Amino acid sequence: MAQTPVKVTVTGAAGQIGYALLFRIASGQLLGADVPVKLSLLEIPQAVKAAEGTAMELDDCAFPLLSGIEITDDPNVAFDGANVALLVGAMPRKAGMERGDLLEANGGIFGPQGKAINDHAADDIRVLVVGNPANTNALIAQQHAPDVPAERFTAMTRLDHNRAISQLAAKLQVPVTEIKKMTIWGNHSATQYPDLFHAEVGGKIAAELVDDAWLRDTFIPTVAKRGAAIIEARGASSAASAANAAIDHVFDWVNGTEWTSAAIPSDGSYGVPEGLISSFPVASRNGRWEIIQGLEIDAFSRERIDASVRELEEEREAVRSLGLI
Ligand SMILES: NC(=O)C1=CN([C@@H]2O[C@H](COP(=O)(O)OP(=O)(O)OC[C@H]3O[C@@H](n4cnc5c(N)ncnc54)[C@H](O)[C@@H]3O)[C@@H](O)[C@H]2O)C=CC1
Ligand SMILES: O=C([O-])CC(=O)C(=O)O
Repeated sequence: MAQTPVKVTVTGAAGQIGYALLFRIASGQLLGADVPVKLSLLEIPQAVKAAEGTAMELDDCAFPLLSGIEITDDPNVAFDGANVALLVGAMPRKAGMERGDLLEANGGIFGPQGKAINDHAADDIRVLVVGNPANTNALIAQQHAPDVPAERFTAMTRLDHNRAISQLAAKLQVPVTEIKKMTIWGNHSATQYPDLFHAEVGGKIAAELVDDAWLRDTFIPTVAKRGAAIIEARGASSAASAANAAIDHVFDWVNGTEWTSAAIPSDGSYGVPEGLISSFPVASRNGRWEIIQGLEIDAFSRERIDASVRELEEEREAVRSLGLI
């Protein structure tokens, strides 16, 4: 273990996603089986003790790659020298609530954390925001970190991406590995647009293998409302699947991929206003996300992408008027 450990900061470490995430990070699944990690757990004061309990369990695993654990309620300490920041800590949506309701409650968390990242994180910091409303929370954090390249702030739509693959594979009765080029566009919310017009199954366009009614009336709403369905069934929001998607997102960002979905700051591609943190089809090359260019967008897709992007613009306006950015 000659390599310097990578510092990974996890906020909301004592929460349910934190509990599903930390052990996988410590076991090497976030960055690779040969990369030592140092964990920094950020919690609110009331939850520090619970985070200490989780740290005791991490110790008890004797993970060969885990070089240390720090626990704090101070973002300036937690992000000091951080190479990867997973911003999970937020208030989870309760039954009946939409993400817009959470903007104000969560906005106050992500400004100070963005500033602490700006002031203390390592030069190669990569930020993934999981806490909802993830896209706009990422925007708030990014706006408070003017010295960090904007592209380092991302939000998670990988869970939606994985859900879309799973739903399509089940419909067509093919293994998930047969499904390529899945894309989620827009916001991590019920307006998101899972796109089957570019997805491929065994080399064929997915939209041509399913009937229009299923695509429109079953597939899109099932993927877009899956979070709410899990809350309804489990009485709590997705945790292990969310942690899994966070692992997938960061692993691919660092190690490369030819096609996945991630919410990254728009450069104006596909008519998405510059600066909005919106989900796109992306590749990761040399440690950087790149929006996959040149896809034809038909009228059906255009309408849905525009609707989700409009919601992101409204969220941006809302946090502007609340003085959060
Ligand atoms: N983007 C996505 O696909 C998904 C996002 N989520 C979101 O992830 C977030 C976390 O979910 P859970 O772990 O289930 O919630 P949870 O309530 O179990 O845990 C949240 C933790 O964050 C902590 N926390 C609150 N404010 C904090 C702050 N300022 N600094 C540090 N820690 C803080 C709380 O003390 C708590 O331990 C929620 O916003 C949820 O909606 C959940 C599933 C999927
Ligand atoms: O809906 C929620 O609050 C949790 C979430 O983001 C998801 O499961 O996609």
